[in-house]
Amino acid sequence: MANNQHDHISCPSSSCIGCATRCHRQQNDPFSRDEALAILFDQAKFELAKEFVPLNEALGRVTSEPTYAAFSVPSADTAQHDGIMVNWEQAKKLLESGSRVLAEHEFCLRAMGAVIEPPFDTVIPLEQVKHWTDGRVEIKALPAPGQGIKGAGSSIRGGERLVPANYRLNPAHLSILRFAGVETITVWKKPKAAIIPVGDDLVAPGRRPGPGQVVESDSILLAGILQECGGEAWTEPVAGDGVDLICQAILQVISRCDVLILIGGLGRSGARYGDYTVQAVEKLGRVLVQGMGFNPGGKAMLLAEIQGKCVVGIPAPPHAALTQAEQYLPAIMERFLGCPCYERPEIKARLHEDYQSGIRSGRHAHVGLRWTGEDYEIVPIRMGDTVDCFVNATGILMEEAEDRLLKKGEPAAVRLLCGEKTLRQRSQTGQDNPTG
Ligand SMILES: Nc1nc2c(c(=O)[nH]1)N[C@H]1C(S)=C(S)[C@@H](COP(=O)(O)OP(=O)(O)OC[C@H]3O[C@@H](n4cnc5c(N)ncnc54)[C@H](O)[C@@H]3O)O[C@H]1N2
Ligand code: MOO
Repeated sequence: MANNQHDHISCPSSSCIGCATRCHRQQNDPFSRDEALAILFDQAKFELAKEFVPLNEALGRVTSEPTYAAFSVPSADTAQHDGIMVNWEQAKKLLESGSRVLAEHEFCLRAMGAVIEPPFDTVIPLEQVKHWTDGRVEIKALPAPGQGIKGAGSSIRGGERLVPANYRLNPAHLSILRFAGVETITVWKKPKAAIIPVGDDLVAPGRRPGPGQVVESDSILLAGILQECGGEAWTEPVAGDGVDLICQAILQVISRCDVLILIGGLGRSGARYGDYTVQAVEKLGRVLVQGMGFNPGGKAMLLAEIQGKCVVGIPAPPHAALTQAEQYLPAIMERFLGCPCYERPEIKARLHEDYQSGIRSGRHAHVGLRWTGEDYEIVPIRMGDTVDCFVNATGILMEEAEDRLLKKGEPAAVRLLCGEKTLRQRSQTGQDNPTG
């Protein structure tokens, strides 16, 4: 659990806990991502209702309770393969008498899945049987008694647990559920995430921005990440710069969502420089932490609570939004849904050249990875709001240490943004190093 009893030095806000903006701890020793999240998880509500969904609509949903088989499969003893059913004792006697030939009434020919018919109790696979033209069969070998039979309930027992609680349903899960008679399943309702972009400088998608304006493009990124994690996300109209305007926008939606995402207006210089989001949040709820982790954007990141709802302030410059959203939004969705939602494996790769980590709190840098034939090499790319960062990057260099020079050839942790197939393909086409 994070230490939220840190020293407040001339902190003017009586409501805040982490108090990033102003207090000593956050100025000099920012909370790590995990400390910040621990405070949020402790202070906001992360509860979801349950709902029933038909299996056909359940892909990607997360189970809220274990599911049990409605019946046994198979429901009776059946043949495990195509072959002939025989009575083992009878067949054994025949072999002992020196014959290998069964008359038509001493066996029956059945396909895999056929119900075993007494007195037959063993199935000899087709491969061990020679058919005579007069209808009789010759058996090459006799298996052990009871062989070739799939016992009732041997695949699934009626009442057996199929999928546990807090599993994200994949196609294999859906198939076994259907196989065992489950057609409706109880899942967590999707966490509802409302997104409010903040800023007078934002123009609507599809329009060409004038000087000092940009197209509002962060919300489609955040909504996408939230949806990939199993949430339901939508974007509210842009809130103008002003405490009351932001408060109004928040109050419009806070009762309808589980998570509120605010984009921008988080600058540390506050209202004097046109940033009002923190003030608006303080007016309606509590700032829990601001300014944590690593850059880009760490200084501005905000975690708060309004009416018990989890509120996240994401820094607005697109590359900062990209980095911080990846760090915080999946973790929050995972907290709601109780299962991993967004898995990005980490590997060790070697640096292609010297690299300077971020000053003060480390940096998570988008990078390319090049396959050398033996291992992956980290290739720097153009950072910031660039095509390299948003399209060509295949990994994120997770450098937490402050102000450190990483030497060429040194191994470093990289979080992969794609799978091995994509990595190899891009290495071949050289797309991993578009600037080089
Ligand atoms: N004096 C200082 N100023 C700033 C500092 C600092 O340390 N000292 N840090 C800078 C950094 S770094 C960041 S990150 C930003 C965080 O600011 P905000 O989150 O408050 O971002 P805004 O001021 O609202 O907007 C910044 C910029 O981002 C673009 N933008 C805004 N909204 C969107 C959107 N929805 N979609 C796409 N792009 C968006 C827009 O170009 C804004 O100009 O603080 C810095 N300042
Ligand atoms: O956080 Mo800013 O976008 O560090 O560079």
